[in-house]
Amino acid sequence: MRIAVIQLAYGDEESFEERVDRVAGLVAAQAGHDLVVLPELWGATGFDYSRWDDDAQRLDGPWARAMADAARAAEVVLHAGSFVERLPQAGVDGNDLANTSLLFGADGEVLATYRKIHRFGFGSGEPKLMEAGEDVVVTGIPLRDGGSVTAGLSTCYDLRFPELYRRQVAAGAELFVIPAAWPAARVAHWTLLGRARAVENQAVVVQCNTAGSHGGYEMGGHSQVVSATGAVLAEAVGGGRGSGGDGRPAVECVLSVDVDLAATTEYREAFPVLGDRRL
Ligand SMILES: NC(=O)CCC(=O)C(=O)O
Repeated sequence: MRIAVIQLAYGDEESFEERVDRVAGLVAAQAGHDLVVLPELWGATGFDYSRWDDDAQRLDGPWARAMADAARAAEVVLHAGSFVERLPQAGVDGNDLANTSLLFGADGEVLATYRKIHRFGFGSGEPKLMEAGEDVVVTGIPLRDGGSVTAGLSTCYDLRFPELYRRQVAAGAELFVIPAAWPAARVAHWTLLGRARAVENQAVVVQCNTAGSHGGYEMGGHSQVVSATGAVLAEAVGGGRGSGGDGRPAVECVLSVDVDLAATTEYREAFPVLGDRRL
C-alpha cells in the first residue's frame, strides 16, 4: 500500500479559499498512491478559534466538494484531514460546530465520516465551541490492487486516549489514520504516542501533522508513518522548539511511503499479544 502524507504549512495570511485551491492541487499531484492524508482543520486553522464560525460548512459544502474533486482527479482514496462542520442543529452542549473528517473514495464518494471525540482546549476552543463526536469509526479502504485495509479514524488529541484505539482494533482496525494540528511545544508527545499506539495495538499508524505558525501557535510537524512493530518508516524532519524537538521550524512536505500490510498480519500471528487481552 502506498501512502502520501501531506504535511501542510500555513500562516495567518492565507485565506481559506486560497488554501483550499492550493491543497486541492497538492492532492491532485498524488496520483499513484492508494491513500492520501491531510492534517486537522487545515482550512479554518487548528488554533485561530475566531475563524471557526465564519469558516464552518455543511457536510456537502464547497470544502467537501473541492476535496471530492481532488480525490477523483488523482484517483486516490483521500482522508481530507478535518474541517469545521456546521451541524444541522445544536447538540447536547449547545454548539452547532464539530471537528469532522471525511474519507473520500477514488470516485469522490464519501466512504466514512468521523467527528473528533476528545475535544482539545480545557474549557476554551473545541470544548467551548464544538460538539464531541460519539462514534468510533472503523472503515475499509479499497486499494488499487483490488484488496483493502481496515482503518480506524481519529484526530489529534484523540491520540492521548489509548482506549479509543483498543476499540478500533476490536472492530478490526489494522491501521490508524490520525490528522493533527499538534503544536511544536509538545511534538515529542506526538511522535512518542504514535509509536506507542502502533506497538500496543500491533497496527500501522499514519500521522499527518501541520507545519507553520498560526493564531500564535507554532505547529510541530514530525508527521510519521510507523509500522506495526513500532519502526518509523518515514518521518518529516524539522520542527519542535519545545520538549524533544530539534529546534528547527517544521516545513511543508509530502511523505510517500510504501507499507507492507501482509507484514502486519504476519507479525500479529508470529507475536500474538492481542490474543492475551483481558477485556
Ligand atoms: N488540536 C489538538 O487536538 C491539539 C492536541 C494537543 O496539542 C495535545 O494533545 O498536546
